Amino acid sequence: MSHQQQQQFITEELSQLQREILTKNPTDILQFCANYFNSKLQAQRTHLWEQQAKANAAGIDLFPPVTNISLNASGIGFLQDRQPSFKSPFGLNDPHSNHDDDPHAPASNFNPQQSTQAPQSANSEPAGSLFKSNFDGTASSSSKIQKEVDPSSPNGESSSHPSALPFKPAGKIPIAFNANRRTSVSAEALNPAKLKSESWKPPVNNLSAEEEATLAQNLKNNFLFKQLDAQSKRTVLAALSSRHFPKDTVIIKQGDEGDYFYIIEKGTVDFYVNDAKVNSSGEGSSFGELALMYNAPRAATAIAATDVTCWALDRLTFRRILLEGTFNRRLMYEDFLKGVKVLESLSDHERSKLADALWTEMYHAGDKIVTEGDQGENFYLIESGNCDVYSQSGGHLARLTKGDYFGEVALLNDLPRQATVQALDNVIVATLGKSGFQRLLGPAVDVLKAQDPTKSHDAATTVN
Ligand SMILES: Nc1ncnc2c1ncn2[C@@H]1O[C@@H]2COP(=O)(O)O[C@H]2[C@H]1O
Ligand SMILES: Nc1ncnc2c1ncn2[C@@H]1O[C@@H]2COP(=O)(O)O[C@H]2[C@H]1O
Repeated sequence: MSHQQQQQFITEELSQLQREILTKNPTDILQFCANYFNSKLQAQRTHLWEQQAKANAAGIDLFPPVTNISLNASGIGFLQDRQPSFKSPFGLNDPHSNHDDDPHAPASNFNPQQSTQAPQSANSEPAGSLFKSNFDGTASSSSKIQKEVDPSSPNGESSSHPSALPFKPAGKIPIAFNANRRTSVSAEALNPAKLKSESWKPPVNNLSAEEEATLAQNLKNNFLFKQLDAQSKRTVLAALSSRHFPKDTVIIKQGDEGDYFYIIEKGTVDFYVNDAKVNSSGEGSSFGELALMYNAPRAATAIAATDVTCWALDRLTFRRILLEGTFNRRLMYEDFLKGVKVLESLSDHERSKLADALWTEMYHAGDKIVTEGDQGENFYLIESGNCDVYSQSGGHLARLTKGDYFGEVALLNDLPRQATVQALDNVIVATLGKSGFQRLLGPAVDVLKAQDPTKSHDAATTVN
C-alpha cells in the first residue's frame, strides 16, 4: 500500500467510524471503537480464511508457512523458526514476544497460516490492557464482548466450534491459549473491589537491605516493576522468594491452577503447549502471569532448559499489587485530579489522559523533592502530605499541601528551579514528566502561567 493509499484508507475508516458513533450514540465510546475495529478485523480475517480455504481446495498455497516443524527424539513436533506472537505484558524485551510480528502491519500482510496466532496481534497490548476490559465489571457484558470480538474464530464465534473453521492450520499452535482467554477477561479478574475483599497479608522474605537493593537493580527494567509506585515496589521486593530449578524441572504444568508468577534471574525456560515447544525465555523475563491474571488454568508447561534460578511472587500478592494497583491508580488519579483546582478547565477526557501519564513518588520528612538551581524535569501534584518552599534569596515562600502543585516554573520558562521544595512529613506526589506536562495539561497551562509565583507578590501563599 502506498503512503497515499494508506492515508486514504485511514481517512475512510475514521469517517466510517465517526458515522457509526453518531448513529449509535454509544455510552462508552472507547469500548465501542474497540469493538468496532475488532469486528472489522474479524470480517477481514474471515475473508482471508475463505480465500485461503478456496485456494487450498484448488491445491494452491496463498500464504506459504513460515514455521518449520521438526521432530525431536521422542517424535514430538517442535516449532522451529517461528515463535508464536504471544506478547507478555511483563518485560520490555520479553522473549515471549515475537518482535517480527508488527501489530501495526497492514492487514494485507496477515498470514492465515498463523491465523490462530494472528488475533494476538490485535490483542498485543498488555494482557491487563484496558482495551480488553469492558469497564463496567459485569460478567454479562464481559461475555457479550467476547462474543462480539472473539478472534479465535474467523467468524467471531466461540472456538468451541472448530468445525466452523474453513481449514485447520498446520503445526501445533496454542489454539487454546490464544486471544480467546484474553478477550474473556472476567469481571472478577479485574475488579479491584473483589480483590480488596480477599484477606491478604503479603509474605516477607527478610532480604537484607543490600540484597533487596541488588534485586531492585536487577528488576529495574522489568515492565512490571516500572509501572509500580514506590510502596508497591517495596511490597513486591519483600514478597519475592528465590527458587532454584535444576535443568529439566517442570516449573509449571499446563492445565494446573496458577500459584506463582516467576521472574527469571538466571537460566532459560522453555514453554510447551500441547507438547509442542512454543517459546523460550531467558534472564530478566517473566512468566506465569496469565493464570493469575485471568484465574484460568496454566496455558503452557514451563520447563527449565538449563539450571534456572527464579524469583517467585505468590498469586495473592501478584493480584493485589498488580491488578489492584494498575486499575485503582487510574481511578484514584481521576478522582484526585478532579479535586485539583488548577486542572478544573480540563475535560474528563483530558483528565483521564493525564491520569494515565502520572506516576507516584513518595518522600519522607526532610527530603528535598526539588532543589533550587537544578534543572527541572518534572511537575508535581501533592496527593498527600505537606511541603515547604524556600529559596536562598526569599527564605520561606510557601507551604503546600494536598491538591497543590509545584515544579511548573522551571518547565514553563525553561529556567532552573526557582526554589527548593522540601517534604515536611511523608509526602506522596503524582508526577508528570516534561513532555507530558507540555502535551497533557492543555488549557491548564494558561492558568499555571497566570499564577506564576515568581511573578506575583502574594501568589507564593496561594499557589493553588
Ligand atoms: N505461547 C505461549 N502460550 C501460553 N503461555 C505462554 C506461551 N509462552 C510463554 N508462556 C508462559 O507460560 C506460562 C504458563 O503459565 P501461565 O498460563 O500462568 O502463563 C504462561 C505464560 O507466561
Ligand atoms: N514564591 C515562589 N518562588 C518560586 N517558586 C515557588 C514559589 N512558591 C512556590 N514555588 C514553587 O517551587 C517550585 C520550585 O521549582 P520550580 O521553579 O520549577 O517551580 C516552583 C514553584 O512551583
